[in-house]
Amino acid sequence: MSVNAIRDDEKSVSTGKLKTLLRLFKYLLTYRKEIILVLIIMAGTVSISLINPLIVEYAIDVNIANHDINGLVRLGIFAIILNLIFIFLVKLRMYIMAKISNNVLLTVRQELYTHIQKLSFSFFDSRPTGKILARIIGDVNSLKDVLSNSVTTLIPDFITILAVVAIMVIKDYKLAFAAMISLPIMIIGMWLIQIYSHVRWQIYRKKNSNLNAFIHEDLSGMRVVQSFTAEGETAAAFDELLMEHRGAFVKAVVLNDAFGPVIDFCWGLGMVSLYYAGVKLTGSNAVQVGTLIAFGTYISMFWRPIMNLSNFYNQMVTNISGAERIFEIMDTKPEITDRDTVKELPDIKGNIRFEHVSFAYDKDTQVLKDVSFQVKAGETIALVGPTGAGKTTVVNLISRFYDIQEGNIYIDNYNVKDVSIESLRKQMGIMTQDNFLFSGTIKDNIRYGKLDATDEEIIAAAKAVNAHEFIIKSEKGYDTELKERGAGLSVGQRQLLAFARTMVSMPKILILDEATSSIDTHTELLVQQGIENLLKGRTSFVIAHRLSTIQKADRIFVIDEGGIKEQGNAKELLAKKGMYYNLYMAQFKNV
Ligand SMILES: Nc1ncnc2c1ncn2[C@@H]1O[C@H](COP(=O)(O)OP(=O)(O)OP(=O)(O)O)[C@@H](O)[C@H]1O
Repeated sequence: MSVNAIRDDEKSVSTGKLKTLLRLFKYLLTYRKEIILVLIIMAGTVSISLINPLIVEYAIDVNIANHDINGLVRLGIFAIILNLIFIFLVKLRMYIMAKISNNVLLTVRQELYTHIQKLSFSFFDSRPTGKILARIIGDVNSLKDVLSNSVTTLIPDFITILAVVAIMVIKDYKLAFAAMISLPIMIIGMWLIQIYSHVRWQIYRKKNSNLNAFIHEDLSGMRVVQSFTAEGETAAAFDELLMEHRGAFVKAVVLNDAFGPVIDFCWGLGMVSLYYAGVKLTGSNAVQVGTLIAFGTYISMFWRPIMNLSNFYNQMVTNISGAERIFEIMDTKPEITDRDTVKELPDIKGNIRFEHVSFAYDKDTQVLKDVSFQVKAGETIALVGPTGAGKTTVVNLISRFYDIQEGNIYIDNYNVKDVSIESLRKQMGIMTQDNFLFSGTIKDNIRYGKLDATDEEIIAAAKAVNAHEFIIKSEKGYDTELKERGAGLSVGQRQLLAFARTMVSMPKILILDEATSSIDTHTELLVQQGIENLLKGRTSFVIAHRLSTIQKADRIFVIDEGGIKEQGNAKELLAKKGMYYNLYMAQFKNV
């Protein structure tokens, strides 16, 4: 998957506007009953608005022409009641539609989020988080108007146009023709505008995404920004992105604004040609004045829905790129998936075997080359080696966060590709240096390791890793609320909580990736004992740059240049005076 940087525009997706629109409208099908109700309501409102000109026509040509005042008053009362019903129906329709479109947005957002959670690490490696956020929030929001107007505008206005055309043609086909003469100009004009408009709105959404990504990264790294006093530089970069964003918006909006004048022009032209034809025909007594006035109303009734439809069309062109971006993610297949024939991995002992494993994140750079090793259940393996050697990669492959290109990985003789990902990862406990804590209570965060853990299990886990002491000293003990990412706790305390979270999950295979590197010496003593409790009875992989932390490991693998260069326990490797010895001496010569 190619990598997209913050300032690089994402690639445009071209699935076809109609296809995207139909896919979006499919979500509305769940609300068939409500939509039918809305359409019935709208049929009522459309009928009332169609009757109004007839009332006026009747009043002029019959009541007023015959001086029938009583008839005129009765007609007036009838018109008032009819229009009160009209107002009520319009409000009811708006309420139902708002409910439907909000529910659809909720469903789209849920589906998108659930799908994103299933995507592989490679997906997240390939794009900034802010750009993913832009799709879940901004792009989904942009669909709101398209959805609600699709029912309230598309269908009823279309029906209104057909009905008005039918009435006009029946009443007087010559006047009808004159009223609609400018229609082809409008259709061609709008079609031309939308071609460019769609591209411009696509660019705008991408610029919006870039801006989001920048803000997200900048806020996440605010401590670094401030400590390097780089506020000026980031503000300048932000301004630049902001200008690009604004420029893209202005360019897109300018084209959108062209829609209105095209319609106005065509409407005006229709009006002129109607009256011109009308005057000619009334002169020849071929048409009555009332009919001509009614036609004047019908022409508005004909062009107003066209105006609405063109606004909807405009809105659709504006926002369809949001839908395209959402569906693009929904159509992204997770690279790591369960095969059709997968089995559940039963409770494992924890034996691990790598057989001629080769792996590359991307085609050009091979990270592991033909790596083979075996680890017995309960063994503690330390992985050491220069930075970038591939230690984290080895442990990522055990949890199948990436798929290997060659070779096989077995856990208790089960190939990791033959078992379900969930059953595999459930038996793993992974701790990294960045132990992400969520907002919520301390208890919630520990329970994340095992969602059905009882309070007793949580406390036992915290005690086992020496986290209990500091927790009960916190303001509300286990119920203390944590801030985002555990801000407000010391680094050591965060690590202890993460240990407790892993402990409660009782994993058979434990991975500690630089998990203790940021702990101070005092906390390290506390944690060391916790770790030993954690390691007991489990197969463990410990990655540590500080060699003092891995002296008790059963075996140490020295990883370099894509393979295991040395292995053995600390004593054996020191005696060998090879790579490990050199690493060790480099670390301890100044101690
Ligand atoms: N997500 C990724 N996409 C592409 N390349 C990656 C990715 N993660 C790591 N690499 C590359 O793979 C190589 C091995 O990385 P890895 O993280 O396994 O090293 P490491 O030995 O754990 O390093 P360190 O000790 O610094 O944590 C490095 O060259 C790194 O640049």
